[in-house]
Amino acid sequence: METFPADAQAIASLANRQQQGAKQLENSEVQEFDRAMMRRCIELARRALGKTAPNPLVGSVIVRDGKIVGEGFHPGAGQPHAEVFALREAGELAEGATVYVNLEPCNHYGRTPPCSEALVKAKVAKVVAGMVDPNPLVAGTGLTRLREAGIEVVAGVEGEACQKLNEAFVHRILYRRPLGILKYAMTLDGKIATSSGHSAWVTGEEARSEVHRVRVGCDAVIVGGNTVRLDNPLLTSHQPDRNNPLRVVMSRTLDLPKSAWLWETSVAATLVLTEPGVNPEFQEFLIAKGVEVVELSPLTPTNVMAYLYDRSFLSVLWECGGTLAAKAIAEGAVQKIMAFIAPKIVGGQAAPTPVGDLGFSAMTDALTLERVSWRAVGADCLVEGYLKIKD
Ligand SMILES: Nc1nc(O)c(N)c(N[C@@H]2O[C@H](COP(=O)(O)O)[C@@H](O)[C@H]2O)n1
Ligand SMILES: [Zn+2]
Repeated sequence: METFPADAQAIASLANRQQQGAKQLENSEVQEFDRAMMRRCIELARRALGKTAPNPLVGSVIVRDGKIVGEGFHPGAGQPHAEVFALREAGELAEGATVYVNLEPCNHYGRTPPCSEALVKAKVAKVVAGMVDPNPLVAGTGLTRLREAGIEVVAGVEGEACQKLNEAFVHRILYRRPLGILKYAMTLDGKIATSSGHSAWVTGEEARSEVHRVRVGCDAVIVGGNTVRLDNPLLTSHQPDRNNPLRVVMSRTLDLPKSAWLWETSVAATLVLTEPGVNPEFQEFLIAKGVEVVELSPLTPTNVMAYLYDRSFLSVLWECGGTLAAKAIAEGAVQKIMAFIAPKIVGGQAAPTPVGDLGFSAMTDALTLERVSWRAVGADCLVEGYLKIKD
């Protein structure tokens, strides 16, 4: 079994003391141990980043007498849940053990049978969950079932980190749409390119690598035709063996170059969204290259997000230019902003900015982000925050 780097020392010493049984652990130590185990669940869950849609990211750890006896994570929809993998690894040692899991165990027959029943059958003594499952088919009933079977239940350990891990899953369940994330890179004077359209590169290597990591966790990345014409992007995660999002191009005209990295579908899949009957010849060219083409009427961010919801997606990354970004924001297709800011000034009246016209005239109209955070990424700064969700 793998050892865990993050909390290795703290866990080892607590587990040692627990095993020796010399002294009961203090309450605060138990809580610290529980938190460390939950962070391990999150670490395990992240191994399936970008691969679980429409299911959540879930990891599970089983501890008996202060020792980890089983671990598992959910690899993807249709496959067993994290708890089942952990129970399989623990075998008979699950009896009387504590099960840690970052999401409430399910209590329904979906693609797989209920984990609550598997835990009851395994005679575990305690379940520590990171958060309640917002899925109406579960919604607290998993925890209730366990309590009714005499299993001790604790919920909310590392709750904030667990909510953050599955923010896209929660959004999808609550709003019946994928979580829309708008990512852009701009200079300190708010430009995403020079007046001539040159943009390689606004930010440094570390920020660009961070974007690649963000792509691993997304099910789709969307650009408009202009980005394909100007930047010829690859839009992959650049990480072997990790998820590549579906690369989506929105184009009303299909006035796109025949030579573009996005048409090389052996690297990653590409979907071109257009309107009915547009440029059949170019559609045929794309299909011959292995690109999927779908006609939507009308081709709007709202319809695109509804379509991607129906395809079971959890999260969609908007990496488009300002005009499409403004439309996506105005239509409520964006909930989260990731703005990379480079300490550079490029100037230029005509230099493009990350968000086009939103029709606001007063500063009081401005959209104010909530839950804002920022951190340095190499020489650049990443500001993240959430837009208020329109009902
Ligand atoms: N606790 C827990 N662990 C997992 O590993 C999970 N995948 C889930 N998912 C919950 O169950 C629903 C999916 O069920 P099926 O995979 O179709 O059986 C999902 O919507 C979550 O509510 N939970
Ligand atoms: Zn389950």
